[in-house]
Amino acid sequence: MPKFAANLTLMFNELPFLERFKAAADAGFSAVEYLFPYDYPPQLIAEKLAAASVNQALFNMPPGDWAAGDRGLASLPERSAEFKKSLAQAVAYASIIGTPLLHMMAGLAPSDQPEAMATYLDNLKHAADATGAIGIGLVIEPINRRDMPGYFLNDFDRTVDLIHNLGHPNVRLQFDIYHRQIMHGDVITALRNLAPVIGHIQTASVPWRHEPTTGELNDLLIFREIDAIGYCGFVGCEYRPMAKTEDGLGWLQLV
Ligand SMILES: O=C(O)[C@@H](O)C(=O)CO
Ligand SMILES: [Mg+2]
Repeated sequence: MPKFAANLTLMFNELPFLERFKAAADAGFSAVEYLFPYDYPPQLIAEKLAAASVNQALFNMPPGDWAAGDRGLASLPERSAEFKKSLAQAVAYASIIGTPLLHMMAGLAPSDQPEAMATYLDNLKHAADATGAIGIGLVIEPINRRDMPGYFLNDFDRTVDLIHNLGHPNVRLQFDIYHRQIMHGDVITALRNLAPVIGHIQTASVPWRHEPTTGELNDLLIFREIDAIGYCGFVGCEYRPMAKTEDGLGWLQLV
């Protein structure tokens, strides 16, 4: 059975963010992830993790101005200086919170634009060096165009080619089953083929992004496959509960 991490950005929304750590632990999760910790002092988050005795699985680098529509900065040539500051902030938070992985969001830019690609590769290498220097892995995630129109990384094969071409030992793939199914399908074969490059996995039902086992995929078979490929990391539960979070956790008993 895979080890599951509660995604505290989407789950336990009945509670204020800082109370979600204990709620996840009480519900049986041994780890948590979330998009962004930057509204809170990192020491406070480290305290919440310790008090709840849960592991930190992953969080994202700052994405720019999310409310204004930013979805990362890494592919935006005119925002390189801001990207470097965001990397420094992520590294500072990661050093205090303690996380095995950071996710670097790419931003909204045409994926076939040479300038955007050159900027992205430069920033990716820079971020991989900086996170590697403190023992933290860097992951990048293809995201489907329906949820995030215009996102730079919008194709699994291209993302994997990019990781191979970069050849940096600290950059791996964030395989979000929900995005994979919407973009390409063929989830189990992709898990098998991409196992050597996968750094993190996330799950949600398709197409509604609710609890696993409530959508079009055979999630239980997929979880068995995750074990079969020898994946040892956490599987982030990046889903929007259909109702109260605890009331929807029955799927965990089926795994
Ligand atoms: O799948 C997603 O949307 C997330 O994993 C993320 O990091 C960006 O929203
Ligand atoms: Mg995801």
